[in-house]
Amino acid sequence: MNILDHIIADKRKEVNLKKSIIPVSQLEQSVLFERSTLSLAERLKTSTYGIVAEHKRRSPSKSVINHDLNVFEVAKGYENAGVCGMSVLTDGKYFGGSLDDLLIARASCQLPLLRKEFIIDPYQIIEAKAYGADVILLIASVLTKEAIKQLSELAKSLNLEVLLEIHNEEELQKSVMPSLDMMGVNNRNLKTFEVSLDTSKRLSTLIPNDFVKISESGISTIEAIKTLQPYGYQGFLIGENFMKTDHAGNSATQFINDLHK
Ligand SMILES: O=C(O)c1ccccc1NCC(=O)[C@H](O)[C@H](O)COP(=O)(O)O
Repeated sequence: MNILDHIIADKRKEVNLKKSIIPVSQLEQSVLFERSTLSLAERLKTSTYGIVAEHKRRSPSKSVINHDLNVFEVAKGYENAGVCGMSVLTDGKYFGGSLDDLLIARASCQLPLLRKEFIIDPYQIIEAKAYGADVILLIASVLTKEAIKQLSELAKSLNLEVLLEIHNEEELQKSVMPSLDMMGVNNRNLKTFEVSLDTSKRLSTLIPNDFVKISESGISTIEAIKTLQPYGYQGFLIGENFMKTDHAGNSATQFINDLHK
C-alpha cells in the first residue's frame, strides 16, 4: 500500500464515524451553509500571478513543516499579501489540520477558501460548505469517473467550485466533465513524493481551455512560476515554501513583490 492508499483507508473510517455522530441535517443548519460563496476561478483568471497559498502544518513527504503558526494570522497575512485564495488542509492524521482551521480561516479573511481534503463521500462536501469553504478538491487518482461526476455535481449544486487534481494523462482523460471549474496538476508524485515541474509542462497542452489551470506542489521560486506561466497556468498552489517560515504572510508578500519586479 502507498501513502494515498493509507490516507484513503483511514478517511473511510473517519467519515463513517463522523456520519454516525453529526448528521447531514445538523451540518445544513450551520449559518455558513447559506452564505454566498466566492469564486477562486474568477480571481485567478484576472490575476497577473495567481497565487493560492496553503495552510499546512505537516505532510507525509516533509513531516513537520510548522506547528507554531496560528491560522488566524496566516489567513490575514495571506490576504494582505494579495494572494488569490487560501488552501486549508483539514486532514488531521497526516497533515495536522482540522475543520476548525477552515472555520478560523473563514472568520479571518475574505479570500476564497479551498478545503484541501481527501474527499471520497458526499458528506465531506456538505461539511466543506458548513465550515465556510468556497472550493473543494477532488483527487482523480482515488475516485472513479462516476464518483467524480456525483461529487462535483453535488458541489456545484451548493455553489462550491471544484478543483480536480490530476497527475497523469489517464487521470485527465477520465475526468473531463462540465461540473469542474479548475484542473490542478500535482507536480508531486504522491506514491514516491518526487517533485517535477515537468509534470505540469507535459499535461498543460492536454487540458481543455475551459478549465483554469493550476500547478500544484514543489513551487518555491519566482523562476518556477515564470517558467510555468507560458504553459497556460493561471494559478500556483504553494504550501511549504510559505509555511516553513516564521511568518507565512510576510513570506507570501515578499514572494509576490519579487514576482512583480
Ligand atoms: O505534501 C505531501 O507530502 C502530500 C502527500 C500525500 C498527499 C498529498 C500531499 N500534499 C498535498 C498537496 O497537494 C500539497 O500540500 C500542495 O500542493 C502544496 O504543496 P507544497 O507547496 O509542496 O507544500
